[in-house]
Amino acid sequence: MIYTVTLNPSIDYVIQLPKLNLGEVNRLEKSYKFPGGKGINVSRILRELGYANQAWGFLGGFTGKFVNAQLQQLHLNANFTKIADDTRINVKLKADQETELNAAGPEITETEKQTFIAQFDNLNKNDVVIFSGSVPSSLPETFYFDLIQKVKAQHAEYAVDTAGEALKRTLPTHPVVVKPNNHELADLFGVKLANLDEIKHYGLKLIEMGAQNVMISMAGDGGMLVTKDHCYRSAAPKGTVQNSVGAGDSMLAGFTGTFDATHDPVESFRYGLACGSATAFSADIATRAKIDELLPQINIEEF
Ligand SMILES: Nc1ncnc2c1ncn2[C@@H]1O[C@H](COP(=O)(O)OP(=O)(O)O)[C@@H](O)[C@H]1O
Ligand SMILES: O=P(O)(O)OC[C@H]1O[C@](O)(COP(=O)(O)O)[C@@H](O)[C@@H]1O
Repeated sequence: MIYTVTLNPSIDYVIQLPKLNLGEVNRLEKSYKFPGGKGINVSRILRELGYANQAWGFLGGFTGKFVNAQLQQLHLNANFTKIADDTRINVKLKADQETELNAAGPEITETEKQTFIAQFDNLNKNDVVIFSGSVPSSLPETFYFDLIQKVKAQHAEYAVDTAGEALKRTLPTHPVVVKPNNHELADLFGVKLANLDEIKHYGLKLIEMGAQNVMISMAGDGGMLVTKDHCYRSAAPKGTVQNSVGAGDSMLAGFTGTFDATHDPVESFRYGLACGSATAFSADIATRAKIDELLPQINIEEF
């Protein structure tokens, strides 16, 4: 079974207007509310691909109720720990540019934290845990690292999609895959990445630091997969971008679900790329039909 962990879910409030005028009253053209948070998006794609999974994390307050109801409507298998505080609202602004405003997240009490941690005692060696997204500011920065010790104690596998120190700390524990985007990779080393050779160089550094596979997403420029012995690269298929929120999560879901089933890194990368672009070309998270349409257009080359 695959478990996704979203410590900091959200309502993604997507608002659309032709142009944002700061300091003035702006009227929205359209607005939507989606259940958000990286692990939730991963679970939605895993479900589309037919991989059994359960979504874990913290949900609470009126916003948490909305997210829970939406997950039920989507028939997502979820087992979130109930918290007293409100789940956050993230604003995704689509005007002449895409701007994201992600909140810090709710207060999580010690009892709520312990209830959540107890779930990890029931994992077994056939399970995979996907840790995705930010850690709410009320939890320690070491939280992912601490949870990984629990996963390792049960001999289960795990993947990590987070940034900065939280990501760095998990690398020596040998996650099966990490998925920084090219900007997060650059920030991690305090550098600017000007070309694919430099991206490969820093991807290999993450391998040296302990990751088993490093999948670097590059939005409209496709992606790169760095393993111990190989590096693969693919451009993105052509299409009309509708909403790239969740593209990275979709990519991680495609890779991890396929890798768990096949242990084939290239096939997993192919699914990752198709899922990422399929979501970018959809208003919401991609459907299986959109993913299947893009799969034949993915061309992976050794780099
Ligand atoms: N504009 C786009 N056109 C085509 N594919 C895209 C686009 N944006 C994202 N993708 C696909 O989705 C993957 C993940 O997107 P990206 O934006 O890099 O991730 P993140 O959301 O984590 O920053 C990309 O590597 C690419 O394969
Ligand atoms: O936990 P973070 O890093 O604040 O990110 C949360 C946001 O990421 C998303 O999961 C989208 O992630 P990606 O666009 O990176 O795939 C949104 O649904 C959510 O608002």
